[in-house]
Amino acid sequence: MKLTKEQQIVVEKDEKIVLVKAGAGTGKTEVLARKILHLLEKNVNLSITDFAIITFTNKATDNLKSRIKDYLYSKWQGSSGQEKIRFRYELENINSANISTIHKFCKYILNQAGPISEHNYSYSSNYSIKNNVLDLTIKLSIEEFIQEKKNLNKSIVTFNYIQVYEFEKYIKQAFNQIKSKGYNLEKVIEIFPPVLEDHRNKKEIREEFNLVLKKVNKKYYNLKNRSIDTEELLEYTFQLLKNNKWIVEELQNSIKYLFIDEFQDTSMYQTEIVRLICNSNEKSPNLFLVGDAKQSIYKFRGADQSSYNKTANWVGTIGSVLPLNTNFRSTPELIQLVNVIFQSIREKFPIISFKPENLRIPEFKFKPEIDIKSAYEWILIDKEADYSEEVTKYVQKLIVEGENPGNIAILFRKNRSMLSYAKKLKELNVSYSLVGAGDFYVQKEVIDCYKVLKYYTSFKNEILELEVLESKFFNNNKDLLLTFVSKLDNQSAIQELTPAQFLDMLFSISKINTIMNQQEYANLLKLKELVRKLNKQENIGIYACADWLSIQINSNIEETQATIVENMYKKNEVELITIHKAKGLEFPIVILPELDQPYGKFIKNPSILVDNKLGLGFYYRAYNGNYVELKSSNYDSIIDQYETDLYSEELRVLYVALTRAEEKLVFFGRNSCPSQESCFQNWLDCIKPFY
Ligand SMILES: Nc1ncnc2c1ncn2[C@@H]1O[C@H](COP(=O)(O)OP(=O)(O)OP(=O)(O)O)[C@@H](O)[C@H]1O
Repeated sequence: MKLTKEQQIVVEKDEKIVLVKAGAGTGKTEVLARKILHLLEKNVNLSITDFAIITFTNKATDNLKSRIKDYLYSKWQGSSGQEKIRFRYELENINSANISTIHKFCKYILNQAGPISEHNYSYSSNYSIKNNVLDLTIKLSIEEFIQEKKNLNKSIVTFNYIQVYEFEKYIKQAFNQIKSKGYNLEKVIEIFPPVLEDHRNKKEIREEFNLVLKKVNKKYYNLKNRSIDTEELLEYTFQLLKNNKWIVEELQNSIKYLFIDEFQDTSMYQTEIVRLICNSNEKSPNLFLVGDAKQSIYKFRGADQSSYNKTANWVGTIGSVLPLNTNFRSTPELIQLVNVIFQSIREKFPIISFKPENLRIPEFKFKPEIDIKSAYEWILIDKEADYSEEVTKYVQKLIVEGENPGNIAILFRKNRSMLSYAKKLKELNVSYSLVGAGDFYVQKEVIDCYKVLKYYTSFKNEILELEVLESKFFNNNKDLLLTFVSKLDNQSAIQELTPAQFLDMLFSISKINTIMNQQEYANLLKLKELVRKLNKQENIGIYACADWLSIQINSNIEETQATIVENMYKKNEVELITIHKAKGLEFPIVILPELDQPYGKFIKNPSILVDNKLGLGFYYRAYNGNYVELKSSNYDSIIDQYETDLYSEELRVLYVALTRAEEKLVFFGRNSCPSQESCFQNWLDCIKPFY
């Protein structure tokens, strides 16, 4: 593929700090990959291992790795002598190259730093990541708070209005919001909330909330004891770099270029980490950022537009900000369609800050007449009809008509509904892959493992025995079950058998690898790996493992099935993926289902909101005989801002979804969708269904 002049300028720009600020499908990732190749070509002393390349998701990492691999491969093929040897090394190096998500990059930094004690944290390279410490801290803090009140013979006013579990939930929301935004908890508490509207117990409620929040803050770090959870990894890495110049210097010695894709979803801490490393002194690495503010869709996880804008300004003063304007991904009809949609939204909702400029059609694709109708299809289903049924039938029809399943992606706003589509596709015999959600824990082979664990760890009874016999492991062979049980009984200390060893014995005695298909067996190996990790972190035996697995199975925990090598390269599967995970990817046909779903339903009017200037706002709603509403007076002011942000964020989500398609968009909505509903179907109403 030949780069355009505009892209070539970006690739060849010889400047220490560069930001490529460009729209969807304009080749940001492409120029990033080409820049890497260009640098390697230009400088024989450089290796891919001198680079750190940060992407947003693991899937994007794989995607970028394979682009770079392809280029290195063709370079190797087309060269000879020393150069050929060099590119062969680079091809080998790519697997150990520092290409990863920001979280993995932070772990890399921590590992480089070695064991270190910092205020609030103590870190050693074998730290564990624990995710339930906050829940536990909140529970303990509330228990302590209740006990203290009891000792003083005082009642707790809050609990007259809301239940303890709701209170726990609100405390957690407040704590997470304050932390993820990097606010100072004591300061936020000071201004929170100024008054409670029309409420006689306002003072007590405020004090009780603050007291528990303070307790949580204090206890949290003590309890964590040598563990960092994923959310804090960035904050900690930032602190570490800020307080230890030598770590920054070591990084600067080992990294010559830092590349970051999808920089628009940067968080405050990520920006600060980058700025500490690339502090533009002589030794600091070159920095190459690509981003598109219109595709910033991770606000809920701390993505922060102001950090992105700040960085853009910073780059503007000491480096270069370069644009790319032409969209290479989509057909002219599709590009025009996306432009028409956003033009109409801009006119209809002038208050919304999201105003993407038009995408440009490449010259070589230019046509005098463009009919956008060929780029989309609307399918409006009846009020009672089932989306998963209608969408999967449509997919099947496309395939029967000759479409390759690998060209089709169904993009979801929420991953909750993905599983029902997967089930339907399975029934229709259409192969698919699920990304970012998964039905791992409801696979028969996983449930069968649970049955065997349960049978062995509880009092034996006939029903359990029958269940186990019917499992794939024993296939109604009672002798085999007896052999398994007696082998286990011969183990001198069953309690000491780790869950992974238990599963190993089960797999080997039942010779399950000869019976199961590749995917099923890969799932079993994945389960073994999961329980091994769990055992390492929490030292659980097989009894606790049985309980843990039962919770996973019964509480709809999402986990993707194991990836089998063949699957990784198979391109003939319909892809089921959330819009968020699809960022950076592209598919010929994109289906967007459930467009009438009001997106504000779950996120509108959240119970807790944090604003740096207005403090903590809350809105308790509970029913305990009477309907109770408690609202802090600052809540309405915070929510106004929040709503504008919410709409803009949702529009960016829609923008990402629409710009994933190369040839065609298929919209599924309902013919009964109320016109005042805030949903994608109504945002899209400028392009009418046609028949
Ligand atoms: N000069 C070019 N000529 C032809 N095709 C190109 C050119 N540049 C990029 N492309 C193709 O356009 C598509 C989009 O490129 P890429 O994924 O790099 O865009 P992006 O800006 O990162 O997109 P997004 O931000 O929407 O994820 C890819 O299929 C890429 O191969």
